[in-house]
Amino acid sequence: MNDDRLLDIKNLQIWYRTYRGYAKVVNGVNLYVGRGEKIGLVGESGCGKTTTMKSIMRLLEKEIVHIPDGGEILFEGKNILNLPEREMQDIRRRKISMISQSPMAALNPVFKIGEQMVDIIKYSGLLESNNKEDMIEIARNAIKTVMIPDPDRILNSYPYQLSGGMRQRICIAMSLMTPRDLLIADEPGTALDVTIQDQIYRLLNELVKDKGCSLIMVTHSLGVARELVDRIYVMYAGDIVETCKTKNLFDNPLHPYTQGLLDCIPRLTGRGLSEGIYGYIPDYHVPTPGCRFYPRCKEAMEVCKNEKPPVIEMENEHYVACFKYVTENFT
Ligand SMILES: Nc1ncnc2c1ncn2[C@@H]1O[C@H](COP(=O)(O)OP(=O)(O)OP(=O)(O)O)[C@@H](O)[C@H]1O
Repeated sequence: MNDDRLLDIKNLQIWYRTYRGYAKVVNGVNLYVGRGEKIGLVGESGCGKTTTMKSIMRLLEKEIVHIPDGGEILFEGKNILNLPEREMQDIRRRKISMISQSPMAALNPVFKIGEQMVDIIKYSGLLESNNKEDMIEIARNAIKTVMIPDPDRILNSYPYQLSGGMRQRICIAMSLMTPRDLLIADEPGTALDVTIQDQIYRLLNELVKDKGCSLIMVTHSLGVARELVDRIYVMYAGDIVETCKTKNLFDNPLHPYTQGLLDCIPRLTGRGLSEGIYGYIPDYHVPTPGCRFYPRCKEAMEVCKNEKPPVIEMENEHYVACFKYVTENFT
């Protein structure tokens, strides 16, 4: 194992069982996160980002999910896919936490915030004694770190009594209240308006830096990823199509899908709305044997239709999966 890699996903495939057969969503993903590193997973809606992240937490419903043999999710060198449930619970309690897109769905509506926070502290095993006052003090401090005034009122509130932005801050506080090695933030700004989104991203960035944990930021937006992460993975329809250091992606985007995504970032140059990327994510029940972006790609060639593109290192640690570069480099 590479010791710098806290998480190392290798050739992961995930299929959903549906009434139409298998939806073959995640298509052999390779992705790693170093200790203390911040990475971004970027791609449009439906490309499999949440599915991949839930598999790390082992939160996918067993009854409807099939993970073909050959894939691995190594966390500190152990394959999460094979761990006994007890060890997995320990990882969820102490090592990895996840902030979901919807804070309302993440919080239990029938318990006060204080009760939910105390529960997390209790089960994390952070304190030797189960002294409730000590736990409340930790919760109070966690609320202060996410910059919500009057923590005692918050502790005594039910989730419905808080605004969307406050609820998402509480979820962040909960996920970083006890020490963690890895935080997965799955589009934490989605349910919020843009000014609050911005505050949430800044806050997350500062907290992750403070605590020194690794971060996977899942987002639709390359703009958000640019501000927050060291490296970016671009995902399209269950495939990682390009990955490199953040700066390289903006200086030298290689995959036609990445170029299309970059083109979708609004600019203040008065050129109006971009054309976007023509077409839709494919039907995962009938996946093409070739490049999944082929039907939407302006530069597609005959070979793209039937063969999966190889992953090519174009510059230092800048990888792209596209036949365009095979032809350029090898003919
Ligand atoms: N429980 C499920 N049963 C069947 N299909 C599912 C299930 N959950 C997700 N999918 C399908 O898997 C695909 C990927 O969904 P996923 O939520 O992982 O994408 P995403 O990239 O996170 O999208 P978004 O950004 O909108 O959250 C979609 O086609 C979705 O319909």
